Amino acid sequence: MATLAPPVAAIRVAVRQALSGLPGDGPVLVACSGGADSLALAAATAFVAPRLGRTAGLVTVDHGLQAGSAERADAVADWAGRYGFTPVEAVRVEVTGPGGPEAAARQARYRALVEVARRHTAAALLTGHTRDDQAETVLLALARGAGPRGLAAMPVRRDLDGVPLLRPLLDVSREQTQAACAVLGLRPWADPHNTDPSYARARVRADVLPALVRALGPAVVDSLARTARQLAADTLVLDELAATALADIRDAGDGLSVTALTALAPAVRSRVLHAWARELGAPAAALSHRHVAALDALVTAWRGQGAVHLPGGLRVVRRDGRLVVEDR
Ligand SMILES: Nc1ncnc2c1ncn2[C@@H]1O[C@H](COP(=O)(O)OP(=O)(O)OP(=O)(O)O)[C@@H](O)[C@H]1O
Repeated sequence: MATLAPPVAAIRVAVRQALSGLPGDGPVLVACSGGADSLALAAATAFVAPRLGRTAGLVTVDHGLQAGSAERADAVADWAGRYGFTPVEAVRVEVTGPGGPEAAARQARYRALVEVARRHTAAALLTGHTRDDQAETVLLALARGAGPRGLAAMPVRRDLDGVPLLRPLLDVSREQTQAACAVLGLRPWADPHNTDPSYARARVRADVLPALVRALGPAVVDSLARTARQLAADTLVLDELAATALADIRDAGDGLSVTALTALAPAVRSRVLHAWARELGAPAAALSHRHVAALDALVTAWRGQGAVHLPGGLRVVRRDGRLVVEDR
């Protein structure tokens, strides 16, 4: 038997680990742009899934943002059909909405991926995010002053509107995915967005991370990813403490008791206030640390100030020793 090139083997091992013990008997669906990361992921999934008694499907999204994007999607779908994936889908999405084209494209893409995954009752959706993507995400989070939740970056597994989203390659480097594609004779598509300096992530990828590697050595990429793992573990504990505290405080009547909130550690209290605002209907994307800080000031720096305005048209006031939502 031919010896497996190490990158190919490493990626297969990572995919096998992610898929082992996955509940449900639907297909696993690879989200594939045609780039090296998701192409290497797709090839490994096509190999591993049948050995675990599963079918591997593939979905590629055409954002319609670049000339030739439809042809790229068709080429990926053609390749997937020949490679034995089933089902195979190329989905065209309309990219509109707030937050700039990058955020709007991501939103439209995930909506489409979830829709396809549900339609095929997929056991999971797989993306090709690598350790380098994770390190870039940590640097971007640091640069915008994120807290532990932001620095925890991307989880290996999360729920995406009821569909399990898996990222099997978070411990695999981009160099390995590129090497695997070369060994397997796959020709990845080079996304022009990845080198477009108008995107912050592209600048981090092209300039910031390579500069850190030159200055501090190649281990820095793994170190940044390790920071994310450690903060993910800590964030989980803090979130659980906050969920318990919120449930206790909520049980004690309408709104939240200022006395009970004051007794909490600041790191737990800010999470309680964030979770409460979400429960009230404030959209997550619009809820910022400034809103949470303003709610916190109603608790800890009360000088008779007026209402705190939250996204979603909510007004929170402090009345009779409680934080309550004021009727509009
Ligand atoms: N157009 C797309 N269609 C389907 N899945 C996509 C598409 N774009 C991105 N993805 C999924 O999201 C992951 C992350 O994409 P992103 O463009 O942020 O990173 P990347 O490192 O350039 O990945 P790749 O090399 O696979 O393009 C991809 O690996 C892929 O699984």
